[in-house]
Amino acid sequence: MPRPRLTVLSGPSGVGKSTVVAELRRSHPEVWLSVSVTTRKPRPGERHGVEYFFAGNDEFDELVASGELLEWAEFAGNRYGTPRRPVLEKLEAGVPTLLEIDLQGARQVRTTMPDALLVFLAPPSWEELERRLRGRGTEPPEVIARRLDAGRIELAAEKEFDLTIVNTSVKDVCHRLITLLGNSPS
Ligand SMILES: Nc1ncnc2c1ncn2[C@@H]1O[C@H](COP(=O)(O)OP(=O)(O)OP(=O)(O)O)[C@@H](O)[C@H]1O
Ligand SMILES: Nc1nc2c(ncn2[C@@H]2O[C@H](COP(=O)(O)O)[C@@H](O)[C@H]2O)c(=O)[nH]1
Repeated sequence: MPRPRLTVLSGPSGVGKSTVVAELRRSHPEVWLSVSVTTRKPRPGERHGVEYFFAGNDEFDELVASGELLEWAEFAGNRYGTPRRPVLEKLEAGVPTLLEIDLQGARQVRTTMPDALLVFLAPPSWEELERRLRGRGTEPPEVIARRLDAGRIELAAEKEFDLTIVNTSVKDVCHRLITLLGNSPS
């Protein structure tokens, strides 16, 4: 069986990456979605081991020092990283594999795994991105401002990605991703 390509989904904070990933989990359980480690505190409803592995700073330091992360980055005051071993095991087993990570992480994957497909999720407009991020209601205004600053940088890097999908409809984005991952849409 040919080894499937690793697919990376990135895009500015609030564009809808987690929403797309949650819909994919529901509709396409055959796709494996990497669970990242983060030092961020859980949002209401987030479960350890499902949305993230929540870790303290010391634990995160150890993961970095022992080389257990495929990539990692600091984003808006917290650290996030992809556990290396499960990704390599899933790819080796022929399972379609998706990472949802920020621009800095995508750049690292581009360097270490040049065969990976890098997908940029873009908002229909800047105004809509702001509306989604503020409307989510999970961060205080100063954190939203940091995330929007990072979002400007992420949008300016769109050309580094292999392709862009505009998130107008979550279902359409999932359909497109499933086609890219090599599965039949449902
Ligand atoms: N296609 C869409 N149309 C309208 N609203 C959307 C769409 N996709 C996502 N949203 C909404 O936008 C908000 C932000 O979505 P989400 O949390 O998935 O973004 P994100 O890219 O994962 O953000 P972050 O990087 O900060 O985690 C949520 O309230 C979500 O319901
Ligand atoms: N480089 C990495 N970025 C990651 C990873 N997991 C998530 N993220 C990105 O962080 C921001 C913020 O996420 P949030 O859940 O706090 O809103 C967002 O862009 C995620 O895509 C990771 O393992 N590595």
